[in-house]
Formats: sequence, C-alpha cells, structure tokens
Amino acid sequence: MSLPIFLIGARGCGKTTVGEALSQALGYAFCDTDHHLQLVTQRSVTEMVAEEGWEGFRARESESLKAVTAPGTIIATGGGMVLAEANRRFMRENGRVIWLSAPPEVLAERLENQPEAGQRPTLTGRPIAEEMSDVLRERAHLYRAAAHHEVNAMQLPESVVEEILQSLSLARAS
Ligand SMILES: Nc1ncnc2c1ncn2[C@@H]1O[C@H](COP(=O)(O)OP(=O)(O)OP(=O)(O)O)[C@@H](O)[C@H]1O
Ligand SMILES: O=C(O)C1=C[C@@H](O)[C@@H](O)[C@H](O)C1
Ligand SMILES: [Mg+2]
Repeated sequence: MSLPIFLIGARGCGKTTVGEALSQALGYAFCDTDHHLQLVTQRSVTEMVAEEGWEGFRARESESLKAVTAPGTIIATGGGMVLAEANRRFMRENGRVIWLSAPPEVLAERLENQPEAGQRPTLTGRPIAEEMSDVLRERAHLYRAAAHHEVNAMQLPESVVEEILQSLSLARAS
C-alpha cells in the first residue's frame, strides 16, 4: 500500500504546483484541501472567512484533510493546516509529510506575481512581504514538527519533485 504524501508549507511555497507534478511522477492521485473545500462549499476561502471567520474555515479545513486522505494520493494542504495539533498528528500518523521550505522574500515575490486573492485573503492585514515574515516566524516550528522531511522549495518544481522522491526513496512510475 502506498502511503499518502502530505505537502505542507506557507502560501506560495508550491504545494499545489509541486503536488501536481509529483502525482504525475509517481502515478498517484492528487488532491488539494483548498480546492476540495472550494468544491464542496461552492465558496472561495475569502467568502468562507467572511461568513464564518477564520475559526470556521479552520474547522472546515481539518474536515477536508480527513476527507481527501487516501492511499496513493498526494495531498497539497492549506498553508495553515499545521496550526491544529490534531492535523499535525493526523498527517504524521497517516502518511509521509514533506515541508516545502523557502524564505519569506521568495514567497512574497511569488504571491505578488500570482495573488489569487479569492483563495488568499490577508492573514494579518500587513503588506505581503511583512505578512510572510510574520507567518514564518509563527509557523516554522510547526512545519518542522509536522514534517518527516524538509525540502528546498526554491528550486525549479521538477527539482523539488526529485528531492522529494529521493528523500522518500521512491522511484518514478514512468
Ligand atoms: N518551485 C517554484 N519555482 C518558481 N515558482 C514557483 C515554484 N512553485 C510554485 N511557484 C509559483 O508560485 C505561485 C504559488 O504556487 P502554489 O499555488 O503552488 O503555492 P501553494 O503552496 O499551493 O500556495 P497556497 O498555500 O496559497 O495554496 C504560483 O504562481 C506558482 O507558479
Ligand atoms: O496560510 C494560510 O493560513 C492559508 C493558506 C492557503 O492555502 C489557504 O488555506 C488559506 O488562504 C489560508
Ligand atoms: Mg495551494
């Protein structure tokens, strides 16, 4: 049985981008908890947060984590999935967890180029570069605690995929 692989990390680290490429490399299914939530609620993250607050969104994303977890699946998680201890434990106990790690200035530059505002409402109300510094300062220890492996997310997506395959001793399907 192929364990699920969870990709964790801050906004813009490439969980969705790398997750899709990794699923093709391994012949695994691909799921993204943000996309799953958008599909089941027919609402964007911004709309969910406006109607239910961050607390409501966080409860929903914990449910979506369990709903999409299955063998042979790459799961791109929301950037805040690690905030709940139960989620960190669930991922570690049910699969392999990869932290895509990059410094705040790299993340901020990517997010400025591709804001996707509907899926990424502000977390702090601060400018994006400062927000990413704040977020990493608060969450880096949580990503580290949840992850089995930390991978350098500043490389090209294909190289990130290679590093993940090596860290998990997995071979490409084709
Ligand atoms: N390794 C990479 N090198 C360069 N650009 C990248 C890389 N990975 C992702 N990107 C770009 O960064 C942006 C954000 O990527 P992506 O949506 O995959 O991040 P994410 O971690 O899923 O973010 P979120 O937590 O908001 O869902 C996209 O424009 C994507 O093309
Ligand atoms: O970092 C975060 O807290 C978030 C990241 C996105 O993936 C979404 O899950 C949402 O915008 C919250
Ligand atoms: Mg994503």
